[in-house]
Amino acid sequence: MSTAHTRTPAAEYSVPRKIPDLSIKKRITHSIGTSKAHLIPPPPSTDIALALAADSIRFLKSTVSPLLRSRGRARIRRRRAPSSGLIPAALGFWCVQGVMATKRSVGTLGEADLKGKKVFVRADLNVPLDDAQNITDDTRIRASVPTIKFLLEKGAKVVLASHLGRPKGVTPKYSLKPLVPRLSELLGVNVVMASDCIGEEVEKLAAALPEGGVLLLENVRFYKEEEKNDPEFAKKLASVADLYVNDAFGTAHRAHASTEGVTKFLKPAVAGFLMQKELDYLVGAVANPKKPFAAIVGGSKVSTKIGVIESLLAKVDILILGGGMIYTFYKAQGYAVGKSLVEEDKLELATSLIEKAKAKGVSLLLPTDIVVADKFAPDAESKIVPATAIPDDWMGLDVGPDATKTFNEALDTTQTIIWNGPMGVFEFEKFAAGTEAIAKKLAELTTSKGVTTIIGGGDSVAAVEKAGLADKMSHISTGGGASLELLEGKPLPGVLALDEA
Ligand SMILES: Nc1ncnc2c1ncn2[C@@H]1O[C@H](COP(=O)(O)OP(=O)(O)O)[C@@H](O)[C@H]1O
Ligand SMILES: O=C(OP(=O)(O)O)[C@H](O)COP(=O)(O)O
Repeated sequence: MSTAHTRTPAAEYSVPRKIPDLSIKKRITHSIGTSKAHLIPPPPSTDIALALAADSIRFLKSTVSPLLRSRGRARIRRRRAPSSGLIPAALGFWCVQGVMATKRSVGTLGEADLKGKKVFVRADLNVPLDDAQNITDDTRIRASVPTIKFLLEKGAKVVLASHLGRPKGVTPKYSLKPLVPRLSELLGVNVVMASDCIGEEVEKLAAALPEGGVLLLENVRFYKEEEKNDPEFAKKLASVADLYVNDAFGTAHRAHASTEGVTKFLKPAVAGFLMQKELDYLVGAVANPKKPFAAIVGGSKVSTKIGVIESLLAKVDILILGGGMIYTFYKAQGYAVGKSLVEEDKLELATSLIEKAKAKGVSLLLPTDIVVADKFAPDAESKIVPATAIPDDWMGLDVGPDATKTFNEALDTTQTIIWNGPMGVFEFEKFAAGTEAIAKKLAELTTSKGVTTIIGGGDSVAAVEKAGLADKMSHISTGGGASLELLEGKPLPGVLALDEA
């Protein structure tokens, strides 16, 4: 940790001092990247962050609020920012910084607040599982431990909630049950599992919790009301607890019942240590990135992430696209994409993004060659083809070697890199090369050239862990979409809803 770093180092506040198991503490702080904080430019001091926040709030109070009240939204667009020359993106970012600087932390709660109290903790335990329900990367579970242990040591009873995957209704393969043994091991307590997240059984189990006990609720997304942020559902979730801690940074960009709705029913509602640590690092690192700044975006959540690209174009010098993201761009350019993943309703957006990148002088790099497969399976037939010649009935599952070479050359010129979304279906050995190559390149640039590298997202982190390179990166973030939205300057609803400090 740099001595020039004026704020409380994340590692100091994120790990309660009395944790007896130092090996766990070391793994967690290491895995979520604080050990490499010296590699980033020192983030603005708290004073500056607060000054920026105050500036933003003054601007909002003096300009936006009266306009909203008296003139309507259309007029706001025409109103210019005050003479400080704020541009919307910067204003957004400053507001985000302001919000982050003022939220209350779980660390402000003492034994008097917590002993004997039931605390509803929302974590992001959305970990990858294989077909046999084994956890293939436990980063998110390890990252949730400091907050839970802190609460248990203060005599609280923890009611732990999370989602897993994107189930439509009750779906056994998305049950949180497979997480119980690892959670119990890391926490050093026998975690009790409920078969639902609301209802009578949950009420009984919560009432029977001893001080220092943990009850894990079943996947909150088994109810469609969760994603709809239904107030009645939020009320039911909240009914078994006395106060709320949100430590789910990876889900903080979702305004769902368990991330946002419950804050209306539980007070205090505070940020957990992981949430704080992620915001602290990411806000600091991307507020003032060393240039050239590159973003690498891949993965399969195309509709979530394609929208972020427009904002990224205002911030980055190089934008590398890979994973399932690219086929929508190829199709938009008139190329055949076979059976590859395509978001038909984003074709126009893809075309306009290519135009905007050109207009802004951003290097938007799409792979020149692709590894295609005859089916979506580990033992599929595969071959390398030019991106412009994907055969019918084949699907693109990785970027090719020529693309990797071009990406590496571009990355060699950078000082800051943010990566979210694997380059291919890295879970299948045959289609892992593109992702592994990026992981290796980022590790090399971090260690040999001091480039700041930020890896975000459940699967991206799993890929970097699988390659054994996580501890070489500047920061491993538990949120992919969340870190991209933060970079956009969007306030995260899960953070906004929390109490002021
Ligand atoms: N070409 C592709 N076609 C389909 N899926 C892909 C492709 N490339 C990558 N993926 C998948 O994307 C998933 C990760 O996507 P995403 O959730 O967006 O990333 P993250 O969890 O890092 O945010 C991985 O499971 C990977 O197999
Ligand atoms: O895995 C997650 O996001 P990520 O893939 O962007 O890291 C979070 O758990 C949020 O999941 P969601 O994108 O289904 O809301």
